Amino acid sequence: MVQSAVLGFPRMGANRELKKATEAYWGGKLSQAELLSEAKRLRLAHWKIQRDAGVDIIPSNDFALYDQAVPDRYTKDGLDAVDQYFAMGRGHQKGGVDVPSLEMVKWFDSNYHYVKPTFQNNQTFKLVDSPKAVVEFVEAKDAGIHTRPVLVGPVSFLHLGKADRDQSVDPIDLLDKLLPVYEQLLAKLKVAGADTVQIDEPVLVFDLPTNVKPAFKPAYDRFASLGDKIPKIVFTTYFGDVIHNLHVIPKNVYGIHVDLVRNPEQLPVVMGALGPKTILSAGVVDGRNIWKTNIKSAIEIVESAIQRLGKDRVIVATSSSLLHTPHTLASEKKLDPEIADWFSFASEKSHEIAVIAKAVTEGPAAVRQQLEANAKSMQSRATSTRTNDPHVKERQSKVTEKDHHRNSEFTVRISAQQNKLKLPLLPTTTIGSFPQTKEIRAERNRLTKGEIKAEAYDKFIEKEIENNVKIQEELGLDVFVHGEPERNDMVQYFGERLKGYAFTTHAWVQSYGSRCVRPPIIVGDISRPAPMTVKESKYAVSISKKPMKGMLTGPVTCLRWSFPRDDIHQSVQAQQLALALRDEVVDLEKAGIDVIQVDEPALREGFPTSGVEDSTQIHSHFCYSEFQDFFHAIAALDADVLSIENSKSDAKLLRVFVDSAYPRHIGPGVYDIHSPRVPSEEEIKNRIEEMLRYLKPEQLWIDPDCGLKTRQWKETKEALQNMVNAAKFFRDKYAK
Ligand SMILES: Nc1nc2c(c(=O)[nH]1)N[C@@H](CNc1ccc(C(=O)N[C@@H](CCC(=O)N[C@@H](CCC(=O)N[C@@H](CCC(=O)O)C(=O)O)C(=O)O)C(=O)O)cc1)CN2
Ligand code: MET
Ligand SMILES: [Zn+2]
Repeated sequence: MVQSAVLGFPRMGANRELKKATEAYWGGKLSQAELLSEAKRLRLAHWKIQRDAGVDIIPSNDFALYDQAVPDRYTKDGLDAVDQYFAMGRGHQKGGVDVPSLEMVKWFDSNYHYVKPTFQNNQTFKLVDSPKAVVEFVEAKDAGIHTRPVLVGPVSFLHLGKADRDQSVDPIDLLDKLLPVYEQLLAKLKVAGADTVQIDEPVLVFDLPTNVKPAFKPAYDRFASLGDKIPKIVFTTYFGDVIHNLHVIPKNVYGIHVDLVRNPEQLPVVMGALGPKTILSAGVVDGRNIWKTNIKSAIEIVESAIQRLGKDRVIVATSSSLLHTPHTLASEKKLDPEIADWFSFASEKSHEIAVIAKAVTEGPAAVRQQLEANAKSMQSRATSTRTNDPHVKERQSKVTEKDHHRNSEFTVRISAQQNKLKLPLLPTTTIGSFPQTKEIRAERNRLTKGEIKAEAYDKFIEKEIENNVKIQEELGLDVFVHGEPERNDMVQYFGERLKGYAFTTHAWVQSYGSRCVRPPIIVGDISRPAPMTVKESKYAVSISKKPMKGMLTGPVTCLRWSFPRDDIHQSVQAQQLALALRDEVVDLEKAGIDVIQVDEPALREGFPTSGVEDSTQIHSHFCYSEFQDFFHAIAALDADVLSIENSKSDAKLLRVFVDSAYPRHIGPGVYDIHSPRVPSEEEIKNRIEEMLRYLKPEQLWIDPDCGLKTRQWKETKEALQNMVNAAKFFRDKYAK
């Protein structure tokens, strides 16, 4: 019999119950016991959804209140276990305890962000008394559901972490110290009744450094030597192919999982590299997108594996965890039914793998109805007139090389900009958003529900902008922003204003901690029916004495943080978005906006920004990524000012700018915005001083790591005041 497996399920709940409970706990409105019991209720509900969908292998330990991993540093301050855990993600500044949060970075190329483990030179590891993996396995077992626990593999855990600041350890060298903890944990899981575990080693899809590749063999040899004292291991990879690392895949594990949505071609090669008894877990249902699976094609892929390996050596699985998909399509009452019929969210995908497994086990007749309905949906999407817009195609065909460049070089541009803007040395600015208060969200909710008119909402937004301008004047910032109060989200806001997009009401996906996004869905060719941001920016300019930055989300970020189409290449979609945003840039310039920031936090490859005057200053913002890895792409963007997240990483990373003699301006974030913690003036001065070791004062801008929408006003004002004072301190110093 061919079994079906889900690799991980969304944690938030159909109505973001986990988000609401966590935030209520932080706000002192829910007790810890209530939070934990809500979490438990959600886990159970999610296991049942999968069981009822007919899934054979259901994951446990895929749940987390914030994210996985607890380094030693946070165990010292007398916080209890749960607060300690949250302190790691968001810092803690209360009752005399002051701990900064850890760095947060992108989980592969997804919009999920994980807390990066940090290691000390003399790092030791210890298994906690009641490991979460065991507790949650038993919890499911007690509810009559036998699960397969999920663990981050030892090699990935180390390779995805980093040495703590001022520490020099190469994390992978800690493997020997770490493995005994895994062995103990695996043994405990076995005793608790787990027969199989899913060990995630997604770093196998990377081009690994030469000292990391050889780490897999000793690790998995050690596990193999434990025989049946530990559960059987399914070695799990996803988000790419493993062909370039085939030789390091262990031969002595029970099963190997590969992502056949990203790269179906790797199937024959991977099968050729399996040990003689190894099971293949075939990831054929997309864990990263919302399109209904083409069941017929999926069956063909699985059948080709069965032909070579036999039914007992193949598992039908989701390509990755379903964490990156929304909970259920059933909540979407406002989607056009024609379009809704093309989608499948986590709950529906669970059903899909069960159907595929049944089809290959019992033959297609056993699921004839589902197959027919699926074929009909596929046909409907393929032939729909909604997806194709000849005007967009026509415009794309006319793009030339010239459209990719600014008119003049940076030296010419910056003097034209300086003439106009007259900024001081070390100019201060922010990244765009100011606190999205409860009042703003409630007012927008009223508009959505039709309880207030658009004019009333617009007036409300104008008031918010006025307030933001006033606060920036009081703080003494140099380049202002309007604060983005009108935006529900930096991607969804644009999705809602562009033709070719569909958007949802409940399709939330966790981005980090308690924060969620509703990625809009690209269903057809994209174009801009009307200006999207000009009204608010123009108003902000009209009431402010200082330069005002217009604020746009760049094409690559719009693409990557949406659910993209899978029927045309992503580069075509990115170009459509770029053309739409280019029109917006030109309209902002015409409306008198002298500084325009394009946010590209999801950028990993370059994309053009052009078509503006020399004297218009273009800022580009990046965050959550290891910018040095794609520095050449950032440099190629030719932005006048680059703002990058930097406060949590080593200032040494700024060396790439020195080494490449980077000529333009840079604002490396001077403080972390993910934490309610207020950085002191002293702390910010130290950070600026460190940055000045790598960057020239004429080149340096002073700004926070990212936008301030998730913060409260009180801490925002205090932190920004400290930042402005720190900048002024250095400005005075250089003036002498
Ligand atoms: N798309 C995207 N990706 C990103 C980022 C980002 O900003 N956007 N930032 C980085 C970090 N990730 C983040 C992701 C989300 C949020 C965030 O603040 N999300 C908000 C939701 C934003 C939103 O869509 N808000 C809507 C809906 C708000 C809402 O919950 N409304 C209530 C009702 C409101 C009320 O009456 O109080 C409801 O629908 O139930 C709005 O403002 O209109 C949240 O989780 O709380 C922040 C950072 C990386 N990736
Ligand atoms: C994730 S990048 C965010 C940039 C956006 N302008 C903001 O300030 O929120
Ligand atoms: Zn950012």
